[in-house]
Amino acid sequence: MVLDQVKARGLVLLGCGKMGSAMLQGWLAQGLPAASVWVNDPHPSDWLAAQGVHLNAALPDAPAIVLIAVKPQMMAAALPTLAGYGGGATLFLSIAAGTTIATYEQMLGTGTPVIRAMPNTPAAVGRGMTAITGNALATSAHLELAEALLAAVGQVVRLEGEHQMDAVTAVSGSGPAYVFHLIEALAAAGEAEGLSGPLAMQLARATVTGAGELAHRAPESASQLRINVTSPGGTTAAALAVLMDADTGLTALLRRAVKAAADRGRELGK
Ligand SMILES: NC(=O)C1=CN([C@@H]2O[C@H](COP(=O)(O)OP(=O)(O)OC[C@H]3O[C@@H](n4cnc5c(N)ncnc54)[C@H](OP(=O)(O)O)[C@@H]3O)[C@@H](O)[C@H]2O)C=CC1
Ligand SMILES: O=C(O)[C@@H]1CCC=N1
Repeated sequence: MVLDQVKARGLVLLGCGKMGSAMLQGWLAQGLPAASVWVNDPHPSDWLAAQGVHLNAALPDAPAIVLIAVKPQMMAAALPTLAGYGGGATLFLSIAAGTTIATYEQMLGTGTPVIRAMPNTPAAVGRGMTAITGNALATSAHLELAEALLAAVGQVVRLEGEHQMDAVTAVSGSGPAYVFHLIEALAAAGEAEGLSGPLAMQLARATVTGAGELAHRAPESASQLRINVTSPGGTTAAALAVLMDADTGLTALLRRAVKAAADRGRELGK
């Protein structure tokens, strides 16, 4: 099994903040031994320190994977410490938004297999969505290894190429934040209609997570699930007339939000 390579040779995690921790939490829960994981992070969280991984310790000679999970702005400072792994034996798997494969090739050498991945934080509960794409040195065996690792914490899709990565980042990488904000906004609207804050938040959170689970499990399309809630002339139809307005509704708003995120990804890549 491909994951045996990771168990035997090790995984080095560069940066273990919110996203690195979310993925590590998922992998440890799926049975990746803590002894197979080396983490480099200047300020480890209490959670990380309690996991039993090798923390800011001497690194293995040739890990199967180096997972790059620092912020793009920290890349130039952080990556050179692991440049010795460049050249072929180790697969570099980056989850950083924006930073291009060409940048990694420049810093690690063109003989280095590099895969860019865009995961999201639901990986912490095994419900992540990750898209991957590799450079010319990334063989099908490398892609299978990355896919197997990432599939342990959710769904994985392979992209046609790196040109799709900023759009993916803007939809599924950043997307959980939009959904959490939907919970906040729905709760605030409930409060404005007279509910207490805690009750409004309980209703909003359960509604968004329940609807998400239904969308996950039900065979119907999202449109059909929406129609199932909407009685003709009823309350939902009144709300959807606002939300589905062509100029001021959610589609127009999300179009602007997703474009802003994708534009920022392109900027970070420069
Ligand atoms: N958060 C998310 O939902 C997603 C994030 N990503 C990508 O993941 C990456 C990390 O994001 P996120 O987890 O949110 O950010 P965080 O800031 O939470 O995590 C980055 C971690 O890297 C550490 N770090 C800083 N400098 C170094 C260094 N020189 N060597 C090792 N570690 C270092 C930071 O420590 P300190 O805080 O002390 O500086 C921090 O713990 C980004 O590139 C982002 O684009 C991708 C998909 C989703
Ligand atoms: O906000 C960011 O830049 C990162 C990338 C996707 C989610 N978080």
